[in-house]
Amino acid sequence: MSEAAITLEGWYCLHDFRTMDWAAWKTLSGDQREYAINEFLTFLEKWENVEANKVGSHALYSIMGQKADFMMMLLRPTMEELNEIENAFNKTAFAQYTVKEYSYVSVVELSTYNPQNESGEMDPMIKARLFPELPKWKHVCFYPMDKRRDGDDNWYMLPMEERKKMMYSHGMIGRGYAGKVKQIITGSVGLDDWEWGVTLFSNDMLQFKKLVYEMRFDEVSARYGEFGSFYVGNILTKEAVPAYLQV
Ligand code: VOV
Repeated sequence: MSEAAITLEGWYCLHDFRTMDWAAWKTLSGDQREYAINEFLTFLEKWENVEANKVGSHALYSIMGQKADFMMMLLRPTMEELNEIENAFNKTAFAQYTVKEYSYVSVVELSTYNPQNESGEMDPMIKARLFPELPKWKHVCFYPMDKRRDGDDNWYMLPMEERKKMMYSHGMIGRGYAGKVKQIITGSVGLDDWEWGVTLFSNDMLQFKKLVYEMRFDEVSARYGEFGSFYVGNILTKEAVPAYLQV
């Protein structure tokens, strides 16, 4: 049997993708729309307080194309908190005018094939990566992925040493994008339909294309990567929400 890699887990994560039901939204009176918008803004304010107190983080992005209109990404210490937020949001008047398109449940994960800190204790850098404040960068790119388990190409049957080498090469490519792309890897084995959620942030949309393309040639992605649907979008700040919802 090959040896499982040790993983470190941080905050739980919910990616919630919604489409606006614009036709229904347009039937509301101006006052009703204002009420619903304020309800949503109150949620965002609450989330900002949580983030300021460093007990969670969130990101709101407007999504391109027909897969969804916006994505809320939430990080919290427990699954119960995420569930509470989800339920509370679904009960708002605003949520009545959204359609649930897709969601993803996972937990922030660090694999330790090539530990950067040999001492094994939780240094501040590791803590910051397990409990991250999500960047407020201009663009987001989310997709779920698996490592292949198919005949001779079975990641889970490879000896630890081989996986370690491949993950080192992966990390080196990623490091070439330092400052340009920030990645949050969330693990979802046993939690959702794919094994990982990949969430990338950048101020330059093209960097997603360049990074993902470069990684396609790297063995761990070329041979073992299987990918779900890609969702890309632009940051939607709290201040921009009223204009976004203007009809
Ligand atoms: C900014 C880009 C960037 C950087 C710096 C980066 C670095 C790193 C490091 C250092 C490590 C840990 C390796 C180890 O030695 O432990 C990882 C781990 C991981 N990654 Fe990554 N990754 C990036 C980016 C990045 C991308 C774009 C993808 C998607 C792959 C693609 O082809 O589309 C990805 C996936 C993953 C996954 C699924 C894991 C966990 C794999 C497992 O089996 O556990 N990742 N990643």
